[in-house]
Amino acid sequence: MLALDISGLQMRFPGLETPVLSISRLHLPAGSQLAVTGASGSGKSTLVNVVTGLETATQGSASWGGTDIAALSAGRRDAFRAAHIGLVMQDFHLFPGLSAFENVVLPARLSRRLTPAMRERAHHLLETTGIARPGQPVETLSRGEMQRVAVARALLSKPGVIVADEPTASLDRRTGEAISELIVRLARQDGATLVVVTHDPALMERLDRRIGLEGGRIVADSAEALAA
Ligand SMILES: Nc1ncnc2c1ncn2[C@@H]1O[C@H](COP(=O)(O)OP(=O)(O)OP(=O)(O)O)[C@@H](O)[C@H]1O
Repeated sequence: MLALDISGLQMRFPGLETPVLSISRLHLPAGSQLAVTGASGSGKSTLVNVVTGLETATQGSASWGGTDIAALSAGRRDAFRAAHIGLVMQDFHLFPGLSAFENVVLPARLSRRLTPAMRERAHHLLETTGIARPGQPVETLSRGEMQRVAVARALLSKPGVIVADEPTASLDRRTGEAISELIVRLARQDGATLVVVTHDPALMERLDRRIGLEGGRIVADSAEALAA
């Protein structure tokens, strides 16, 4: 588990007068859970991309356990992400031509970390997420099933950090609740720090803290509301 520390973070794009993300300070203790909410275009995905090192901020730092992910070389950044961050992105990034199971174990296989225990955990995660046919080619799955495969893949190596961008967006209420329960339970069980972008009130309810973004800034923070 790793704490997140954001300091003086800004993300600007050419041609835009104001930054799309501007967070002066945010501390998330190791093992805690954060929901990020906000209207479309408020900067939620940009925040996810910056804290996972998929995009480099124009200014400031985002550190996990003292490692500023933006300050790492591209190779080290990818290695850091692979070792510590389980990611569920909006567009899943699954590999067509491979089965659901093969997709779940692919990152571990590529980094030569795949063990028999992990293969067993992959089967268990797919079963728990409700994927009845793990051998099914991933491109033939429904969007909601793909989302569940992406969640199973993110959780496979018990990462110290789990970052999920709208992990229940394609799911009906019941499946969404089951997936929310699974992500939060496994994060707690494995002591992972959890950051979830979501509009889903049932998922928000399960998390320790909520921040709201507007125009790239934090305009609401349940931790501050509690402290006030
Ligand atoms: N590469 C880019 N170039 C220019 N503007 C960008 C770029 N990426 C994001 N933006 C802008 O930054 C703002 C924040 O986008 P972001 O995707 O973070 O919002 P969001 O809150 O995740 O929205 P949604 O809920 O619709 O996914 C938007 O106005 C978007 O148009």
